[in-house]
Amino acid sequence: MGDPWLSAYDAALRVARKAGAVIRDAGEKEIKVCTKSSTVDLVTKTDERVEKIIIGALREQFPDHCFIGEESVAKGEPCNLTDKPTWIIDPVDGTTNFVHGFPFVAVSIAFAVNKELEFGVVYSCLENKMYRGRNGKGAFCDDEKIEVSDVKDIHKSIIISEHGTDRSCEKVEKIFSTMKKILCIPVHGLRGSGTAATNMCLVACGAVEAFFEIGIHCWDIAAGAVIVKEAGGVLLDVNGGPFDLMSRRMVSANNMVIAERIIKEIEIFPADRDDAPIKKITKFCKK
Ligand SMILES: O=P([O-])([O-])O[C@@H]1[C@@H](O)[C@H](O)[C@@H](O)[C@H](O)[C@@H]1O
Ligand SMILES: [Mg+2]
Repeated sequence: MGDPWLSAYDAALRVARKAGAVIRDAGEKEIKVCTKSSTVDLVTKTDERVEKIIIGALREQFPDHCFIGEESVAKGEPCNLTDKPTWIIDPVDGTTNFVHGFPFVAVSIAFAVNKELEFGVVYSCLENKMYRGRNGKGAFCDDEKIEVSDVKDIHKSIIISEHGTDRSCEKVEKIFSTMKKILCIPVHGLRGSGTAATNMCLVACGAVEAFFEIGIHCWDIAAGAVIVKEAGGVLLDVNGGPFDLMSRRMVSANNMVIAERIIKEIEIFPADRDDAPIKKITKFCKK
């Protein structure tokens, strides 16, 4: 049987590093900012250019594979995960950080077959850290094996989350009420890097104990999910059920004790599934 997806994994590492170099270079120049689902859901030419570079390179090597890319979906392409070999790509995770020069921007590339995630690559390109994980083969940051934290006492934990790009009062209320309840457990701290993929790698390397968010997309978390699992962590739905890649919500943690404690505090609000009928997002660019 050999290692059927090794060439795909190697291709993912290569193109992630190349994409990271394009992002770093673009960050040195003037960045034209547009918006998507809200006035704070930013997108730039670099997001679109980097996605084209990644999908172009992978499609050339794997012409019969399927692709789910954040910016392709925003332009109306379907976001359906089938049994076919499928790449799930966020070309620039942390676009707002990229626009502001806040130093956490990641290229996130995952690969699934028969709806099972085979491997994930998260290249934190401003830190020049390559996080990677393959099914059953462990998780790494560059060449160092990484493992989740062994903390079981929630009072000795750091929890990481984000508030997303939906600024409706009802959702903001629930997000901050959840964060307040967690903070007052109390935990050692709350953090947010601005990119879900990076947040999940911080869980995987033991820097924080758990990441949760409602409102993320499959491309933000698919690669990080493999890395967390391979680092010995757990993945769940925010209601304690099984992790569902397309549900736009998740908890990733170092162990079930921490995960279940966090889940108790999460105030759930609805988010359309990624595989719901296509909703083309209208991009708006100020002149
Ligand atoms: O848009 P993007 O920078 O690729 O992805 C980001 C996610 O990584 C983050 O978790 C979320 O809170 C932001 O709203 C945004 O969606
Ligand atoms: Mg993105």
